[in-house]
Amino acid sequence: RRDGDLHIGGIFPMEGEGGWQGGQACKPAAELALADVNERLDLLSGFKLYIHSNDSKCEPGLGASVMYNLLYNPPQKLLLLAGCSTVCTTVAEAAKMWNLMVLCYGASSPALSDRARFPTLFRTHPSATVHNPTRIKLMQKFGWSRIAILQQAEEVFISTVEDLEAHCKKAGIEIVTRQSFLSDPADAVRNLRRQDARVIVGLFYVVAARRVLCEVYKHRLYGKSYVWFFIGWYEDNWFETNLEKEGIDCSPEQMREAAEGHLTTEALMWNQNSNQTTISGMTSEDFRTRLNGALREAGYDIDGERYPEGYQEAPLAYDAVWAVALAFNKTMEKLEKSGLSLKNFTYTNKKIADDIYEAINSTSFLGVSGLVAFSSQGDRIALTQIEQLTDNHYVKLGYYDTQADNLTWLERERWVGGKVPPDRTVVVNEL
Ligand SMILES: CC1(C)CO[C@@H](CC(=O)O)CN1
Repeated sequence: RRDGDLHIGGIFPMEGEGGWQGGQACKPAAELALADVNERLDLLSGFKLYIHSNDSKCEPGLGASVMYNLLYNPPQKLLLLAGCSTVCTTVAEAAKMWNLMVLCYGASSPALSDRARFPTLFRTHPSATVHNPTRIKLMQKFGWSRIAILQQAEEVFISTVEDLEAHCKKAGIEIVTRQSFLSDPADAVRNLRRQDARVIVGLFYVVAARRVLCEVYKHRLYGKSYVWFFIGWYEDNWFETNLEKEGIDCSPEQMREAAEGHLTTEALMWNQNSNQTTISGMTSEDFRTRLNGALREAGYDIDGERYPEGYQEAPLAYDAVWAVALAFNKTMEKLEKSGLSLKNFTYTNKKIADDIYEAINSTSFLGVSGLVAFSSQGDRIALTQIEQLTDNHYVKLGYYDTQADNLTWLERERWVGGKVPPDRTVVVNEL
């Protein structure tokens, strides 16, 4: 009989000022998964899994000190869960010294796809580069081979654009201009007009997105001759809220007019087939019901639409705990053959660490966030969703499976001018 306890560290961004405080919904989701896996008799039989959590505030320094506290205080931890990209970068870079796997449920930075720097990192949150093959697929579908890029000068967008440029080169798509700005996009937007940009990929956080949209309105870079690609994980009415507070000198009507018709891409984080039973026995909608219950108990006014940060990513945290439990289960079965168990793990035991790595690396199960599997660099393999803003609300246009190069298209797109906007000025020769 195997008996005992297995312990992992959980680093959640909860109460910080900046960055992503997604631990607010992701910690409750991870705790739901912990209860579920501990209830399963066919998993980790005889062992109970524990998560020891602390708040990183999405600050790398605090995240590092939380990690050291977890590692230097008993009981010994077998693995670390982490959230934000900045914290995950710091924790994953150090964790290899303790032979610890790091599983990130909230890190989107492309820089993390680097086995040299992060040999033990896996993430159930897809990299921001997951949008790029989808963007290329849409450009090919609509015949756009001349595009422009407008980005905020932030690390995540800089590395995403580098990946996009590589995809464009491979696909023979010309980038006529790449404009970037720190916080005021006025000059960058003006330069787009000067370069006659028509199909523009925009990469910025939501506050910068509102500033961009108002400049787009002023420079009339919208309507039947333009196509904008925005990021899809802003809140649905992002373009008409906080205008006063953020000093946007466009009215909600002007913002809506400029936003009409834009496309968005985002990684799917909730399994779309809502009546498909996942490994936990729940469908993704069952999960939503249980998560909402847990969040109400934690004091969030879910029925008043007062969602905590990280709600969108909660399935990624839930599935991360399942991935850990399944990998530990697989590792224990392997270790038993040589009379060992995970209780033999120590921070200097590379052999058992390699077994855990192998087990995570070969993960493949249907979770509430969809199929959970990792690339050789530990990146989440995910589907993307394409939407278009039509009459002030987002319409699902389709989904893209990059691995299978399969675009599911719903034929719902609508263009302001009634036809697909061209990617350049079309000169009509007089007959
Ligand atoms: C989709 C988003 C909001 C991207 O940033 C992630 C946080 C991070 O990468 O630090 C969380 N999920």
